[in-house]
Amino acid sequence: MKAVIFDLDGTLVDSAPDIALSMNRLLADHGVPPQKVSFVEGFIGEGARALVAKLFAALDVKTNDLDRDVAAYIDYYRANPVEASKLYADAGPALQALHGAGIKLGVCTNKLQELAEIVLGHFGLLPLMSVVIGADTTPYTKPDPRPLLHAAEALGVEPHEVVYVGDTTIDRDCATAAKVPYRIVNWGTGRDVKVAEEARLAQFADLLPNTVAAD
Ligand SMILES: O=C(O)COP(=O)(O)O
Ligand SMILES: [Mg+2]
Repeated sequence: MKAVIFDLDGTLVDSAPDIALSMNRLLADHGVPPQKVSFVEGFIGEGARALVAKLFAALDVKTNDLDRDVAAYIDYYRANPVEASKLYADAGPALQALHGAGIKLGVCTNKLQELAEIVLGHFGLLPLMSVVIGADTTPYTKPDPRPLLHAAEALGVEPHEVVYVGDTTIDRDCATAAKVPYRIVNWGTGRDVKVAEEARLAQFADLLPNTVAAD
């Protein structure tokens, strides 16, 4: 394993509280009462447009301008991206250790690149990342394999030399299509994803070379 590429929301950062806050502001604009973080969390992972469209469908919110609603949601989120978000588990020390061990690190997320960089910067992880691929960095978004392949290429490694770490079936399907080995985190929405036991990740430290013989 020469590189680890991470998903962001639900994997490195528990961003659901801030995403729910922004979504609830948008719902308020439509006269809809606020929703619980745990409900909103289930719709995160396919990018802002899918989040708004799927939540509106689930709550039976009618809109005649989805583009405007997506833009409003992004504006709300941009205004408060890290009010209540938290790094998961041992992300800070483990990523520092991976970086120190010469493993290249990157992020491949369906969040807009600019917002991903703001969140990573807030938690001190941005300087560790050699590449950040967001929803708008390439013409494609996960589960299309191309954003992940683009990230590997930017790191100068072959797909099989990477481990992709994510929290949703979208991440699993993206990695499978890209022929990139993957791990699904054992927290947040990751717990609900069906994967083989060896593809589970209990803590980031398990990615460190001396603790992962198989890689
Ligand atoms: O913003 C989203 O919907 C998902 O972002 P992620 O790809 O980092 O999970
Ligand atoms: Mg995610």
